[in-house]
Parts: sequence; C-alpha cells; structure tokens
Amino acid sequence: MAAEPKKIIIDTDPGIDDAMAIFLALRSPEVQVIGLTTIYGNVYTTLATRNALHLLEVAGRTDIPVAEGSHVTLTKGTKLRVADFVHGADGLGNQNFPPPEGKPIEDSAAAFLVQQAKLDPGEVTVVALGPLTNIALAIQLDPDFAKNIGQIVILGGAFAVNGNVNPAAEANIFGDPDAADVVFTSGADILTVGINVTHQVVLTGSDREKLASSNGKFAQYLTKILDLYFSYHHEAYNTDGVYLHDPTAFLAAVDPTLVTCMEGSVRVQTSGITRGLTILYNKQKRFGEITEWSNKPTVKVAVTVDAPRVVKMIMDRLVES
Ligand SMILES: O=c1[nH]cnc2c1ncn2[C@@H]1O[C@H](CO)[C@@H](O)[C@H]1O
Repeated sequence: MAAEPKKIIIDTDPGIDDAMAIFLALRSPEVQVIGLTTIYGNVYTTLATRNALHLLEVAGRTDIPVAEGSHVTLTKGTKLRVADFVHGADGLGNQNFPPPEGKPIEDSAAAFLVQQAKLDPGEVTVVALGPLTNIALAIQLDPDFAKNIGQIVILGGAFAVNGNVNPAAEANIFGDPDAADVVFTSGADILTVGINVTHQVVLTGSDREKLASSNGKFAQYLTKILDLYFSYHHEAYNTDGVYLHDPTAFLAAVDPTLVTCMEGSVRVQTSGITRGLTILYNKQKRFGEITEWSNKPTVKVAVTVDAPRVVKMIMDRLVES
C-alpha cells in the first residue's frame, strides 16, 4: 500500500523558481500541499501573497489556503532587499497576469504554521523557500513549534562557497539573518539545501525547449515566465541555463536520497560585512573552549546532489500535461 502523502506547507516568495516548486508540488503524489504561507524576498510580501493566490488559480487549486506572512524582518527591519532584477517587477517574469480573485485567510503565516503543527504533531513538513522570518515568528509564538513541526526543509545558505547577494551571503539568509539564526538553533528537525548544492542543478536551454513544446498547462506557463530568469542568469553567470533552487529544495523534502548531508550546528552572521554568512561546525575538532556553536542543536546540511535525477524528476513532472 502506498504511504499516505506527506503534508507540506510551502513558505514562499514567488518568484519564478518558487512557481516551479509550487507546480512541482501539486504534481507530486508523495505530498499533499495543505497551505502556502508568504514572505518577502524575491518580491514584497503583499505581491508574494497575490502571486501565491494567482499560481493556485492557474493550477485550479483554490482549495489550498494562503496565509500572508510578515512584511518586516524579525527585528522589525523595513529596509528589505527584494530581487526584482532576478524575477521581474511582478515577480513572475513581467507577464502582466490578471490579479487573483481569491484572498488570503485571516490567520497570519506564523499563526497558521503554529496551528497546523499543533493539529498534527510531527506530521507537517515546511518547505521554506524565502527568508525565514515566518518560521522564526512561529518558533517565538509557540515554544512547542520546533517540537511539533515534522521537518523544516530550507532553501538557504552558501556552505563553503560564495553567496549570490555578495561573496558572503545567499539571498534567503541575507534577507533575515536574525530569523535564520533563530531557526537553525531552534532544535527543530532541519535540512537545509544551500546554493553550494542548487548551483549544480541546472535547467538548460534545451530543457526549456522541451517545456515549450509540451502542451501541458504548467509547462506552457513556466516557459513564459522563465524567459527573464534565463536572461538574468545569462547576464550574471554567463550561462544558457538557470539554477533550480526552489524545486531542488522541494524535491529534497520528498526524497532525501537525492542529496547527501553533513550534520552539525549552523550559526549565521547577523552583522558586519559578512552579514548572512552561514557557518556549519562539522564536529571534526573538539575545541578546547566554548564557542558560539557549542551545545547548539544540530541540523542537516546538504553537501552533494544527484543533479541528473533531480532535473529528470522536475522535467518529467512539469512536462506532463
Ligand atoms: O543574485 C541574486 N540575488 C538575489 N536573489 C537571487 C539571486 N540569484 C537568485 N536569487 C534567488 O534567491 C534564491 C536563491 O538564493 C532563489 O529564490 C533565487 O531565485
């Protein structure tokens, strides 16, 4: 008998690769998407909510609730960095889609996360695709959240490689380093997939052509919005291909055998020129003194990925009509 689908909540800032991950999730029999929560990152939170509702309408899945997340960082910062130069002013490749008809639910993202984790302790997975503010707020709102939530799979960090905002920091961690440090040290069951891994998972120009020639609804939609993402990657990285950040993190939540991990404590630099830097203590040295990593709960950090298998899964599920 097939296992019950895993309940997941996607915390998202859509976002072109977020749209891919959401559609992929809706095509994945291993999971049941029980909600989307929104956050700033690729766009501001208001637009993230609008895009989340829009994507569910495109998919014909308006039964899935959307809970709006924080408009400010954990420390109430309002100077947010949004990546409209990557995703377009509308977050979805400047396609001028009509506004959604639906509305978010009354509960905030953090309240929704707390409530769902409590309803089904140990059974809900959060796939966090943006800055970690909502997750940190949930941890602060309910001391049992870290214990109640099944697993938190994070797209975030740059472990022993350069960042994508600057040489130190990856965009999601840079978006709210204080929140990230709260989440990594919370004791929850955490798997983080950083750009050290996602930069190995590339959708090529010829993959995009395959999507374009499929009659599938998602394939057609994604072909349109991917244009801008390709141009950005061409400019920034000189490649004819795009990094599949969010879909890779989602698939790691579905099938952990797609990645291999190291386990240790992760701390985040919250100030100075390396703000947003993620450092994993790999436990190989027993330090003679107490450090900021000592006695912190451990998390899993993805270090290798079966990129061909990930790309194939993404293509198979999105090309299908
Ligand atoms: O150069 C960049 N600056 C900011 N965000 C980026 C950049 N490149 C990609 N992303 C976005 O940030 C997440 C991965 O870090 C992904 O959502 C990706 O689309």
